[in-house]
Amino acid sequence: MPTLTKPKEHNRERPVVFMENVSKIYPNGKTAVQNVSLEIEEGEFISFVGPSGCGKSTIFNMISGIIEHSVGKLEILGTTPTLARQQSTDVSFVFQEPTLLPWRSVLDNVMLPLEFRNVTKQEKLEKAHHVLKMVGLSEYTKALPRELSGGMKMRVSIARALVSKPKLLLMDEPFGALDEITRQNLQSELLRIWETEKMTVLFITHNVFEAVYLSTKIAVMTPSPGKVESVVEVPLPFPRNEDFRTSHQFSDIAAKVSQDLKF
Ligand SMILES: Nc1ncnc2c1ncn2[C@@H]1O[C@H](COP(=O)(O)OP(=O)(O)OP(=O)(O)O)[C@@H](O)[C@H]1O
Repeated sequence: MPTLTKPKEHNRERPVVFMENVSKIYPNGKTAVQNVSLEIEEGEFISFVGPSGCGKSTIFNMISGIIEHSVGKLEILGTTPTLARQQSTDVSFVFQEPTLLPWRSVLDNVMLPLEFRNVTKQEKLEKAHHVLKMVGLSEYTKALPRELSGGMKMRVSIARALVSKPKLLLMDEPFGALDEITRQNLQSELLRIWETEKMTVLFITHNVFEAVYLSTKIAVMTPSPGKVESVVEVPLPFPRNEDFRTSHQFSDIAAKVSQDLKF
């Protein structure tokens, strides 16, 4: 049974994500995910790689409390996914589509998650400006989404997810719609932010190279029914520069992941 547990000395009391023999059977009888057991520790960057339909989004939706798991035990930050979602801003999302409100400025889009929180206007502004600086968009606070490129919209979406300082960030193919150069730039920026913010990131991608570049570990998923086939470690230090993408270690790990995907 693959787990994502770090070596003993890094173990904390509670993993950020704890899944024990979790399955999801949809009301139509479809078993989308079967017997997944994962322990994800604080500060990990875990990618989920697998073909269409292997249950990646189902796992994310269970973790975020959007849908309930059918069987097994699932805890997020020591509580149920539903409570984690309802009672805190500890879990944030980024999707493939930036889903910005077109009539709101960049700044107002980023402040959205703070809208119904007990935060003063001044604090909201400070937090939003802070995260917009992190993603390199300080100059664009007043712009409307239609005035931005695809990469810039994704940066806004990332800033919006970061503004509540989440402990767990779920990213569902965030760079899938971007061109290769923008994608690589955003990957590097995401790693820089992950290193400074020290949050846990779960990242869905179809791209093996993206997974190797970004991750501490890769959960390789296979379909029918969806399960975690293996967990491939990427035991290489951060920061990872561009040379890493052309190194032998990089291609060896990518080859291992590709092999496991064919199971
Ligand atoms: N609401 C639902 N009811 C019934 N079956 C569903 C439902 N949602 C997803 N499925 C099925 O569950 C399986 C896993 O779907 P899921 O969307 O989790 O896969 P995925 O790996 O995220 O796919 P993709 O990479 O295409 O987004 C698929 O066979 C899908 O058809």
